[in-house]
Amino acid sequence: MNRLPIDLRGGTFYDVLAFTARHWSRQPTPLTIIIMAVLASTLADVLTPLYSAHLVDAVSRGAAAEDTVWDEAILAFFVLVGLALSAIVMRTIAFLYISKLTLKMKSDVASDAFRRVQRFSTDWHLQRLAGSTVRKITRGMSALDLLNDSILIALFPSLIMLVGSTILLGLYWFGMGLVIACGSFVYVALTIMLSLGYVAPAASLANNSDTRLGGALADSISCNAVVKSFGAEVREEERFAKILAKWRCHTRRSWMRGTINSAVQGLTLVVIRAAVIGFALFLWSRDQATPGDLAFVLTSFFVLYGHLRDLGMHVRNLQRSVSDMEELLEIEGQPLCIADRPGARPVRITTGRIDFKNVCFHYGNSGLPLYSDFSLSIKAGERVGLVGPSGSGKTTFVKLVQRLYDVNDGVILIDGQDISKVTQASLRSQISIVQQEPILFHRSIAENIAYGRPGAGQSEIEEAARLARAHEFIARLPKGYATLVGERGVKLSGGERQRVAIARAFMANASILILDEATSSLDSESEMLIQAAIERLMIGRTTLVIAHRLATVRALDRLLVFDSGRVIEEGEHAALIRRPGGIYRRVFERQVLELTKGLV
Ligand SMILES: Nc1ncnc2c1ncn2[C@@H]1O[C@H](COP(=O)(O)OP(=O)(O)OP(=O)(O)O)[C@@H](O)[C@H]1O
Repeated sequence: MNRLPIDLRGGTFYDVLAFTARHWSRQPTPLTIIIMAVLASTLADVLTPLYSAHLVDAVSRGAAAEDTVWDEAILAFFVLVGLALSAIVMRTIAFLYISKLTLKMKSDVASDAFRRVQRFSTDWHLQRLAGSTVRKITRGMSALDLLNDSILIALFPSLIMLVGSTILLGLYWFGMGLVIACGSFVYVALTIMLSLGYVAPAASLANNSDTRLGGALADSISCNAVVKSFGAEVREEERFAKILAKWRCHTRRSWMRGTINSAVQGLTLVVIRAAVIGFALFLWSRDQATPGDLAFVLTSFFVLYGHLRDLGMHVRNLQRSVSDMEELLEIEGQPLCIADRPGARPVRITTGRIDFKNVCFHYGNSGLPLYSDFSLSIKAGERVGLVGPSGSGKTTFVKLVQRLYDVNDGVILIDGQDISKVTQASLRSQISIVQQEPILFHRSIAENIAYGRPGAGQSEIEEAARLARAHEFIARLPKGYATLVGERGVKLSGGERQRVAIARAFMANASILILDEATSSLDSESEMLIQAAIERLMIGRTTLVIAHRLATVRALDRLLVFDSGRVIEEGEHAALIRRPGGIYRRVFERQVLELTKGLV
């Protein structure tokens, strides 16, 4: 991948800072307290050299010089102790409040990102690895610590110190103030240029590799069953080693640039240091400076020097945290693709009539339309079977009903309401779907079933499980309904997963029911048992059943035979099998033949 151009990096930097400022503005009180406390503690640091100079001047005049010398020395002593104490108290207050600010920001950022990721379109999720997305969010969250500390506790006081000390020095000795101001300016400009233009692009590349590494790890680990079944562990390790090598190369380059950056900063500081000490000695040699003056200048400079040295580190930390947050911000900035329109209202599905009117649709990355000027009506409560060859558009049809994709033209109505104008959550919560490969949460079986109706009691859950013929196998599990099902439900067999998903659909009690090869993983005996339950579930609901096995759909009210995004035959099973030369008839005859061959 190419390096990002510098102007884009600048944009990213600005975007991250704007994002951070937006989050700060949500917490004005802690932010004000932090700023005030940091200002006060920095002021104490700025004033310290001034009172050190008073002390040195008083001491160098000798104890017996005047009566006031001792009082001046004592006063300077107490002021110095007081300044040190107040700096510690103020810094502690700043730390306490920055913890509060950062923790709240972290939880806000995590919940905003989660909220957004959940609402991204199906396509968005299909194009990304879950592991990479998780890595982007967690890395961004961790970076917030460093970002807040770098700006509020480190850079902000350092800059005040820099400006304050330079002004104070300038007032004391104009020439010295000028030398330090020029030196500091060159140092800060160099630090920012190197960090943004030299280190940041490499860090960004290293982060991309890190995200890819996370995605690759999650992909291989989640497909471990496939890896095992092909005995492909070594192959996967080799693949991972290649990704690791790239990650190592990019990360090494990023670290190298960081090291070179800090060496250049260190050298610049040595030059400034030599100039300041040399200039002070020059003034002293010409009797233009007292020991107190020298003490003031050198103490001021060394405090400033510490801040300048740290400034380099803080800018590097800031750049690192900005790079780490870059990908999190991408999540913020990406469009949802399928979004609720402003003012969208919940859909009210009462009868479940579905109308496709002149629908045109193609998947984003495919130029060829799948549906062109497609019109179809499904009556309220009708039970419709969707059949046809693989890739003919059956699953896409039900995805469009759920508005997982927006149509390119035309309109889809449910009970007369345009589904593109209603809220997505209200639409999908009134459509139950059981998929061929149902996905379950790694939660208890009871929680998975109750997902269709939050707050359902144990008796309702068991009732749904009984209807779906799942109760028997659940009761046999050591922990029964409290059994955890493993990631995506992997600890259950395909048939068991389908029965839990059917129970979940029973619970949802939605007006529209979609069964996408919902019983394909069941043995014929279980399918027969469940079929009765499913038939009960269909009563009073508009039902769309996708099936390759025609036995599953033959009893339905109407069958739609799909081919390349068109309905080429439709009617009842009995009528379709009588149609001479019909596709449905041909498929039916082939399936009957296969069945009889199996019996022989
Ligand atoms: N997310 C996607 N992006 C691009 N093309 C897709 C996407 N999903 C499906 N397609 C394509 O759209 C066409 C219709 O797919 P669809 O899943 O609707 O077929 P289907 O009839 O349900 O097939 P099957 O019976 O095998 O499940 C296919 O050519 C498929 O490759």
